[in-house]
Amino acid sequence: MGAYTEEIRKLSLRILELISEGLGLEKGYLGGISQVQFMTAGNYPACPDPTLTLGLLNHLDHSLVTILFQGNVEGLQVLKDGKWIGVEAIPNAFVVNIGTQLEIISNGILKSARHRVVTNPYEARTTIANFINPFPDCIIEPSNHLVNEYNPPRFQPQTFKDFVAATKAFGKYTDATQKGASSSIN
Ligand SMILES: O=C(O)CCC(=O)C(=O)O
Ligand SMILES: [Fe+2]
Repeated sequence: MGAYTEEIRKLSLRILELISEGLGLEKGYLGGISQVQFMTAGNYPACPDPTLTLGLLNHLDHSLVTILFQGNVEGLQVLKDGKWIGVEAIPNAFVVNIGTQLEIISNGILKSARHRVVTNPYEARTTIANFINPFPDCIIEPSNHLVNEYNPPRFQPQTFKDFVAATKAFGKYTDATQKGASSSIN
């Protein structure tokens, strides 16, 4: 598990480095605010009638970036043009999700996709999600480099913890989902 955590951290930071460059920012820009690594394991038992329950309510990840290992049982769906679309479970592949903090920093150039998990009638599903987050007190706002008179800031500066508290990604269930271990990257 330690090696997996380390490798996923390196992969996440490399992806953020490339995204920084893609946005025209310094290579280390996003790496500098990638301060906390948070990992969760999801276990979704088979449900004979998937119309009765969801595996996970629809939400936006409030990370910078999320790397999800979803094994080979399908269940993840992403909202596009008002329709839920299944994300194919490709063996040994990761799903990379843009989190809301990256949407804010990029001033909306990058979009965080709303997603949910449906249950599978036949098979249980186990997933591992790795979130790269800022420190709770880090102020997240659109990068100065991406804001000008033609592109005014589309988001107000806010600490990460205030954003999380105000957003309630999982409605009344949010607090229960926030309990867990996280480790500092630097
Ligand atoms: O387990 C999954 O497929 C998705 C998990 C997820 O979206 C999350 O933990 O934020
Ligand atoms: Fe998620």
